Amino acid sequence: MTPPTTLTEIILPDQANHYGTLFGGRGLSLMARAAFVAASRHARAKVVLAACHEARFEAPVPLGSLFLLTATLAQVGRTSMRIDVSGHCEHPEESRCTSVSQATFTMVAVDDAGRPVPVPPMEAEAR
Ligand SMILES: CCCCCCCCCCCCCCCC(=O)SCCNC(=O)CCNC(=O)[C@H](O)C(C)(C)COP(=O)(O)OP(=O)(O)OC[C@H]1O[C@@H](n2cnc3c(N)ncnc32)[C@H](O)[C@@H]1OP(=O)(O)O
Repeated sequence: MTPPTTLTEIILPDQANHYGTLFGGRGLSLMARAAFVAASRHARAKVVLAACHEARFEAPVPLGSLFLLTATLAQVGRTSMRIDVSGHCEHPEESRCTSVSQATFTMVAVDDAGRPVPVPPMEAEAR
C-alpha cells in the first residue's frame, strides 16, 4: 500500500491574509497540491483535479507556523481517485500539533488528449 503523502510548508507573509493567518485559498491550493502528488503516485499518469468536496477550516494557521499536510488515497474508481487531505498546524518552537483543516479531492487520470484513462485498483498496490 502506498504510504500517505506528506508535505510541510512554513507560512510566510505572502501566504497570509490581512488577519495574519494563512489565506484560505492558499490553504486549499496547498491541499490540492498534496492530493495531486498522492494521485500521481498511484496512477503514474497525468492527473487533473475534477472536484473538491467538504473542505473545512477548523482553526486559523498563524504566520510563522508549519502547515503539515497528509494526503491519503481513500478510494479508487475506474479512472478517478478520491484523496483525503488533512492539515495540521505546528509552531516551530513547540511540539504541540493541532488539526486545522480537511478536504477531499477527486483526481482523474487522463491521456495526452485529456481523456480519462483507467488507473490501477487499490489492491494492486499491495502486490
Ligand atoms: C479547490 C482547490 C483549488 C486550489 C487551487 C489549485 C492549486 C494548484 C495545485 C495543484 C493541483 C493539482 C492539479 C494539477 C493539474 C491541474 O491543474 S488540473 C486543472 C483543473 N482541472 C481541470 O482542468 C479538469 C477539467 N475537467 C476535465 O478535464 C474533465 O471533466 C475530467 C475531469 C477529465 C472528466 O472528464 P469526463 O469526460 O467528465 O469523464 P467521465 O468519464 O464522465 O468521468 C471520469 C471519471 O471522473 C469522475 N468525475 C468526473 N467529474 C467528477 C466530479 N465533479 N466529481 C467526482 N467525480 C467526477 C467520474 O465519476 C469518473 O470516475 P470513474 O468512474 O472513471 O472512476
